Amino acid sequence: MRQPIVVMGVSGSGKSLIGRQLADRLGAPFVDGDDLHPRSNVEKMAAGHPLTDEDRWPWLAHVGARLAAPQPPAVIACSALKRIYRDHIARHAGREVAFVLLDGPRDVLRKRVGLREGHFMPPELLDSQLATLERPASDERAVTVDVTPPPAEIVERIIGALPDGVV
Ligand SMILES: Nc1ncnc2c1ncn2[C@@H]1O[C@H](COP(=O)(O)OP(=O)(O)O)[C@@H](O)[C@H]1O
Ligand SMILES: O=C(O)[C@H](O)[C@@H](O)[C@H](O)[C@H](O)COP(=O)(O)O
Repeated sequence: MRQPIVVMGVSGSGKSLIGRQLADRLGAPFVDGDDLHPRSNVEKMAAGHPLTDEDRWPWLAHVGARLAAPQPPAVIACSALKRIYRDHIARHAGREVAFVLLDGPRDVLRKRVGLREGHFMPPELLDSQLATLERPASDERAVTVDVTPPPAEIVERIIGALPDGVV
């Protein structure tokens, strides 16, 4: 069976857009981790406060649990900023999970996070997200893709970079 892919990165990196397009390209379902937050987390972020680890654990467990389902989505978007978060997701998934980090220069991210309309997360939290981000280490099942190119190109680069057995 195909392994689920977690499209990760900070606010504005394109997780929702690229994650959905990647899933469409693979002809398989997509889930946005933003839709799995408890209401308390959404309210906290909307008020301009970054989440703490305590806020994040149940959400990350929920993300992992979706990947443990008999018919998991092919792609899930989740910031998964720290290694312990990624490990938590994989543990709850109970199967091999591949991570794709969408990475790019701060000015590109800042511009894009400002483009989003109606999102609960204020653009001002970008710097806190960048400070929290631990880019995947070489021993993680992860690839990194630059977010500067157009979306269709990013999707093809992801497919080309993923290890065998994922897609
Ligand atoms: N490669 C890209 N080129 C141009 N615009 C992009 C690209 N990736 C994302 N965007 C735009 O940037 C904004 C942030 O993308 P989004 O998918 O919401 O990021 P995230 O889910 O990581 O916060 C959206 O308006 C989206 O359409
Ligand atoms: O795209 C974004 O704006 C963020 O990724 C956001 O949607 C995400 O759900 C929260 O950031 C979760 O909290 P942390 O990223 O702080 O763990």
